[in-house]
Amino acid sequence: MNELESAQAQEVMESWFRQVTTPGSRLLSHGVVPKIEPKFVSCNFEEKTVTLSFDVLEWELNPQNVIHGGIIATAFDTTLGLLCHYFTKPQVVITVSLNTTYHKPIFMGDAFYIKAKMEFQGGSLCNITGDAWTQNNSVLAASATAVFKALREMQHNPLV
Ligand SMILES: CCCCCCCCCCCCCC(=O)SCCNC(=O)CCNC(=O)[C@H](O)C(C)(C)COP(=O)(O)OP(=O)(O)OC[C@H]1O[C@@H](n2cnc3c(N)ncnc32)[C@H](O)[C@@H]1OP(=O)(O)O
Repeated sequence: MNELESAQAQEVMESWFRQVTTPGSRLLSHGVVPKIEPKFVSCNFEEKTVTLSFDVLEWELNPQNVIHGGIIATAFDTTLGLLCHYFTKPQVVITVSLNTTYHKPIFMGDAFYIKAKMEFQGGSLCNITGDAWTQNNSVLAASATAVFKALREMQHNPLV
């Protein structure tokens, strides 16, 4: 890929992520994803990465008043799954496995950033990793590794 093609691919990728994360988009129209309010931050076509941000919302707290681990897992699933979807669309993407490790608590009033990276894209399986950083990028709060499968059939996917 030459420099011009690379710049164009970057522009297309950014435009797609901005569009799917705009309020009212199909991704954000129903179900769990809009409730955690993903926001597009940046992406890099060459590196196959994307970063989304999430505010900690009151309903997401656990009884100790830190964000529930299941919410962080959902944010990882969404960010890593979306990146996978970008490189495999129009196929349906489903999560085969998602392993999350929690390093530090994230508190109400914080925002966290998830950077996902496509580590390997095979014929139907994708290995994607992610890190969650708190607001000022100073604290690594959680990490995840996931395997996604791009299904051949498209009829199950209302999103494409
Ligand atoms: C605007 C655009 C935005 C786009 C956004 C994308 C955002 C993503 C961000 C969010 C990411 C969140 C992502 C999530 O939350 S995905 C939800 C959590 N994951 C699952 O439910 C996976 C369950 N496991 C399996 O289905 C099987 O073990 C797999 C498929 C892994 C391997 O098993 P095998 O190797 O045998 O598969 P095959 O290639 O023959 O495939 C057939 C199988 O596939 C299935 N299966 C089929 N359809 C769906 C479906 N819709 N949703 C879920 N499963 C579906 C169905 O079982 C079927 O089997 P059968 O019933 O025929 O026997």
